[in-house]
Amino acid sequence: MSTHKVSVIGSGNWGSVTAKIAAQNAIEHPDLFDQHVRMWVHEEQVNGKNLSEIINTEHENVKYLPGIKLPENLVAVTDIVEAAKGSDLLVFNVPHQFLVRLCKQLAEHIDELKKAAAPHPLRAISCIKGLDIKPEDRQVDIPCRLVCQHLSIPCGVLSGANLAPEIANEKFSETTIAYDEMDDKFNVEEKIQNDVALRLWKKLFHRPYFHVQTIYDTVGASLAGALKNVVALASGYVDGMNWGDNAKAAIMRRGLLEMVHFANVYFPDETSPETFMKESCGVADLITSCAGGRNHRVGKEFIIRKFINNDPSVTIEQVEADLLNGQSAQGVLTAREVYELVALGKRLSNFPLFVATYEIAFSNRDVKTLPLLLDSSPRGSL
Ligand SMILES: NC(=O)c1ccc[n+]([C@@H]2O[C@H](COP(=O)([O-])OP(=O)(O)OC[C@H]3O[C@@H](n4cnc5c(N)ncnc54)[C@H](O)[C@@H]3O)[C@@H](O)[C@H]2O)c1
Ligand SMILES: O=P(O)(O)OC[C@H](O)CO
Repeated sequence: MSTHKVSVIGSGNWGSVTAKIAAQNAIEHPDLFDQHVRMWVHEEQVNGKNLSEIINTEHENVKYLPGIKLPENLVAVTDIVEAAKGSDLLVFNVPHQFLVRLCKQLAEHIDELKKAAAPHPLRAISCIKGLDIKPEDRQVDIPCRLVCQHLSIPCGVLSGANLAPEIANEKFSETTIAYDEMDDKFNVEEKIQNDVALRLWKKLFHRPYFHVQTIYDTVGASLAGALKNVVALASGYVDGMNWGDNAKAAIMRRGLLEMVHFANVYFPDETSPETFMKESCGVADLITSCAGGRNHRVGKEFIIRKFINNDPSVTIEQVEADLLNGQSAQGVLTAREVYELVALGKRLSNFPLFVATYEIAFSNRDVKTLPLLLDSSPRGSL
């Protein structure tokens, strides 16, 4: 039986960590996986050198994951088609704003990519926490479905309470893999086939320090991962104001309710509430992100500069750029996208926390009005 070959599309903070995990497991399971894992790098210059060359010679992503040794069987490739060709397992891990363009590049070569993956079918998984929103069409989609649509291949989701720097240092955490190859109700044979694929993904990612649980609910896993980034921004606001832990718990509770409500409104009957309440990709991810992720840091620093240090000119994008050195806090973009979607759909009053988070970041709303906004909305009694 020929082995499975893996390519990770993306080499940011989390992209590099998932590539490290896959490369470690490729070595651990030589019967299952090809020994080389490739990682597509969006090329850039770091101290006068190509980042891809630094990764391939020093085995460290000095820009996006400094201080972490990457396995030597992980190879950086800058041409996306070359990076994917010959692999049957594609791991998409880029900030969501870049996904469609990359899918289109791959779609131009999809027949040769499928041929080169043989004898295995080409499969994908998305580690992306974001949404594809077209407010003017009142449409919202999830990253794994974009991959399915553009490439005509199945695509699942890996998402969990996964702050990349902790996992890079091999500290214990859990994650959720959601995979539903049939994208519909299973008959018994299809279920077996889907579960074979699920087990394969689990083998690729499960580590002693990174425990994988598997589910079928790709929609719930995607929505929870994207929307918790907005709640994490708001929890940063709370810490910026030094309002304390009770206030933060209130934000998390309200946030979770709005996440589930969003799923019910825009993806009716397509998600399970259990995904939000029981899985790592649900409430656990919300908690860790509100405690210490990049979105939380950006939200907190924005509030300190604007309201504590009284700098009315500060923008949240500027804070993101100042703090993250090229990394992306996806909640900044998602807060805007979600706001535009619910505003055009005349649903603002259904999402008071999402709306307040957006208005504080982008519309000059005073952060001190946040409790009042929550209290006075029709959903305030929730
Ligand atoms: N970092 C985390 O802790 C973490 C954990 C779980 C999930 N995620 C999610 O994983 C996804 C990827 O995040 P990340 O942390 O790997 O990335 P990141 O925030 O470190 O983003 C930077 C990456 O974007 C690339 N990039 C910049 N401009 C580009 C362009 N024009 N086209 C293509 N790529 C470009 C950079 O080269 C770099 O690889 C996101 O959806 C994020 O929410 C992140
Ligand atoms: O650092 P953040 O805010 O992008 O969050 C990272 C992960 O999504 C946490 O699970």
